[in-house]
Amino acid sequence: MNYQALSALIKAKKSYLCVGLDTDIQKLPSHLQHEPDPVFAFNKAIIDATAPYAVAYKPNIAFYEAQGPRGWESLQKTLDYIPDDCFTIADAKRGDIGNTSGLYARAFFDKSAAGLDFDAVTVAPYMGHDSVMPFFDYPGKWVILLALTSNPGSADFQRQSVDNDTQELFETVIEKANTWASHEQLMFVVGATQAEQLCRIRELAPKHFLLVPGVGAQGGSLADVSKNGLTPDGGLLVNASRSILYASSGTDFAEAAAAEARAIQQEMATYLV
Ligand SMILES: O=C(O)c1cc(=O)[nH]c(=O)n1[C@@H]1O[C@H](COP(=O)(O)O)[C@@H](O)[C@H]1O
Repeated sequence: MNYQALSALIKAKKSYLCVGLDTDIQKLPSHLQHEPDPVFAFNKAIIDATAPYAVAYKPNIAFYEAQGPRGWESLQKTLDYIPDDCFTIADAKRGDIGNTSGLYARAFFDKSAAGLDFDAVTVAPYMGHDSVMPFFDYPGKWVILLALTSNPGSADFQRQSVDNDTQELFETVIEKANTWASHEQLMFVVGATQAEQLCRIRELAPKHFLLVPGVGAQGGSLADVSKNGLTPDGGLLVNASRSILYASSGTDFAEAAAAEARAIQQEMATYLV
């Protein structure tokens, strides 16, 4: 899905909600445990329940990898089930020397290789340009580069002063990455817990989409993120995972997820006008 289509989707659905499919087999409602593929059964119900309110889905690959071959199969079925008009993100946080990154890109982008055909993959910038460039070799696909993450440890490196104390490392990451690709193939991750930095980030990346995780379970404010981050084209994908997936642990889990997603979408609609 390209920049214009994503922007149009956000306007049509009045939503920039990304549902994070961080499906933890140990947290599934007990009545699903007898299904042949409990993870897929859960994801299918969550997707059906939340699709009216979401523009994107982001399976976090760790939750699938940890299940071995069974997990990869659940991931494949989940990706195939996500409606075609939704943006899909493999949250894999990859990045390695060039030839290895090339294979990571192939794994998530080339359907004829591993069967997966995501729109985007999350990538760590730490190894520099040659670790990121191979992901841009797939026209129409996106890199979502970690810039300023939501976790407390983001202070350890990302907030360190660099360049004779003129800026912080996450700012250098954004500036440098902007020389590698345009806003039509590159997004940045900015945690919702970092909303006060969004004004500065918008100076460096005025048109880019930002993937913003950290509302819900991590306590970030949707109001603050929206105020500082929205652009005329939308420009935000705000992710919530646990607060939607595990809104109820009973047989009504899908209804509870729908209610949670709907509440977020309705708040988003008020910021989009
Ligand atoms: O890249 C990410 O998606 C990500 C970056 C970040 O800075 N913080 C962050 O929480 N995430 C991911 O976003 C999701 C957040 O989940 P919840 O806190 O349950 O909504 C998880 O899959 C995290 O791995």
